[in-house]
Amino acid sequence: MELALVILVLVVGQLLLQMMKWFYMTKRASAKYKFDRKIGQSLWGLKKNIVAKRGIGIGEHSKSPHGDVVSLKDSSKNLLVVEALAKNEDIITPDYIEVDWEKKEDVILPEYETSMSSGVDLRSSEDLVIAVDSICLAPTSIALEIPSGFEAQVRSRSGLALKNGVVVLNSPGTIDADYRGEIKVILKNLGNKDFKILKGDRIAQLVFAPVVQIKWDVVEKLDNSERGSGGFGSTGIK
Ligand SMILES: O=c1ccn([C@H]2C[C@H](O)[C@@H](COP(=O)(O)OP(=O)(O)OP(=O)(O)O)O2)c(=O)[nH]1
Repeated sequence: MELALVILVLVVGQLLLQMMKWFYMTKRASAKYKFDRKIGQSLWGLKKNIVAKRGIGIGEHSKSPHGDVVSLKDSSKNLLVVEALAKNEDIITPDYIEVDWEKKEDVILPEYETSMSSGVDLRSSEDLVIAVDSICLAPTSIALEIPSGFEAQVRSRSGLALKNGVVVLNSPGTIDADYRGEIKVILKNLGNKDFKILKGDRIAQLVFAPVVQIKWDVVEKLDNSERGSGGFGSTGIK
């Protein structure tokens, strides 16, 4: 009888504790909890920036001694992230997405230069010269399989732009998730000297980002807004 009473007290105590936890969860924590349930895997207590902290690179998570890194390669999971973004929910940003890279002899896998870099640097796979005022298509010998729900953006490197006037002409260039061809960089020399590129030089950067596709909703009239049709400097400079 006494034992039953002790067990009952313990069970009720545990129940109360859980309820208190629920009650005091922050908005972010409860979003995190909801997300855990959606993907059917617990992210609770996992540190952010797992990749940077463990010093493992993209696509190398199998090397993680913890084995608890969440893979968002499964497109249904990626869609959940995108869905949550579209609904403006407070979601946990995945620490990384897995991107398949077709291995090629002699090609260096683009890496993040620092632990919090936004982009990986793309290297030219050929020696090239871009004459003043001309455009060139630089090959990288890199082909990727980006998970659905994401894209990659080819952007200029600020150093090349500032010191040499060499920019990515279509920045940000769009690499679609279903593109399997070689990533190429459209460079323009806006400087006043011909620009020499050697094979292996870092010529641009690739930033991965979530994308949301739309569905058109045809209406008679758009809702009014504070801005209305004002744009192109309508709010002035000062
Ligand atoms: O700077 C870039 C831009 C694009 N691409 C590749 C990947 C991308 O998925 C594909 C198509 O790009 P985009 O849609 O910008 O080109 P488009 O001119 O609209 O061509 P397409 O008719 O093939 O879509 O070309 C690059 O390699 N580098």
